[in-house]
Amino acid sequence: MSHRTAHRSAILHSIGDPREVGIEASYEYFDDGLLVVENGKILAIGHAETLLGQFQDADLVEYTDTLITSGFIDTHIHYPQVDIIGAYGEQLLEWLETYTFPAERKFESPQHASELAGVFLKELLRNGTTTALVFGSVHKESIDAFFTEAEKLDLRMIAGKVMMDRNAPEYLCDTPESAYSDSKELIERWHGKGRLHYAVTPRFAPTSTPEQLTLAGKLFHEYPGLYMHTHISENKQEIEWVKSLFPERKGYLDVYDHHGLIGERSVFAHGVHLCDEECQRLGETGSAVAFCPTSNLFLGSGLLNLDLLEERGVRVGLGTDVGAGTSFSQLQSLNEAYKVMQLQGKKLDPFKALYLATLGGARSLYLDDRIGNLDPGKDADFVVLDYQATPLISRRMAQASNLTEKLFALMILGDDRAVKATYAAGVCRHRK
Ligand SMILES: O=c1[nH]c(=O)c2nc[nH]c2[nH]1
Ligand SMILES: [Zn+2]
Repeated sequence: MSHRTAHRSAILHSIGDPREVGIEASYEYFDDGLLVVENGKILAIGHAETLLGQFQDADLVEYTDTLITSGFIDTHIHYPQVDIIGAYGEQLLEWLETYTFPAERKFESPQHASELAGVFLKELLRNGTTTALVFGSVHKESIDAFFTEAEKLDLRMIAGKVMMDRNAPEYLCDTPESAYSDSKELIERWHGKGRLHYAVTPRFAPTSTPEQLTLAGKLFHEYPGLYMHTHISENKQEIEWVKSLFPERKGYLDVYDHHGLIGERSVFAHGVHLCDEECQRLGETGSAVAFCPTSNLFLGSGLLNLDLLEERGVRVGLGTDVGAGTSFSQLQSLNEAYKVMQLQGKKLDPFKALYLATLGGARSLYLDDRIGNLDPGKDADFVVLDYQATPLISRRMAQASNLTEKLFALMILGDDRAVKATYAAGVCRHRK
């Protein structure tokens, strides 16, 4: 007989976008809930009172003063940048030259890549993140190391080797042909293996020649289910640079559009300075934007116009963008996202925030049939959050009179300390 586990706790998950269905219909909550897991998938979710009798054969795990929700989804992060998190003083282009490229150079060593892949995945899990869309370095070995570690943990992960053939130090440059053939080799080896997916990953328009972008676009359409992952319109100097490098194109997005790099499963990090027409184009093509608040504030890039993107039908997920981002914790991303909205005279409702960190991310990645909430049949990727994580959180919870207040306080005060346990495919991969 197959093995069943039942997790008893308060349970909350996102079931719709508050923008489309309203706040109340956007979530499901069980004050004393039960989550039943079998063979790495969710078998049932509901009130403990109703389900306990039905699943008497299951091993029961009981939590108190906790909230179970689905694993967080990080739609934009760089694994080679773990060691430069919190690097002082620069905005995007100088930050890349001063800190980022030297850090990525170290990934020419497979041992270093392997060590950092392990550290990185452990840090994601410590923070309750179970799926991420991940930049490697230019070295194909960086992605072999990453997927090797992710496979051991049976995680749903998406990653790709960086393509860059100009405007970067020579030691980090590939060529259009080698980028194409190395990426293809990685796709053949890893894409669709277990829960792993490949993303064609041109770094950003300035570091690829038109020849490289053409081959990236060709590759993107050669295999079903591939992703395209890049950066766009993060910084004003960067945007001017793109205009000067591609004077024949209408704007930044048009560079990618022209080379066949937009559409379903294309994810663009940042998008802080996109114009209305570009948002429209992203929306009509089914592309997604990764909202990276900690990074956008840390590098002084700007404030994302979330409403404009969503009004134009763009899918939006939440990204930490470590190492420009300052935390692996999606709770901390939401803390900063709330402030980004405040600075624009807008509010980020806690249930909308939960949506962005979970189901919204899954929709951005076209994986909402498998992850993003706790519906039966989906992967059993979930997190147990601790209402007593710190003395201050504990005090704040005692004052909170309803779920909305508790959820909001967790987002503002919580981080890795608030993650009591993280489960991937039903297996506990982190416990505090
Ligand atoms: O935040 C960022 N991090 C990067 O590594 C990068 N490369 C291009 N543009 C970028 N933005
Ligand atoms: Zn980035």
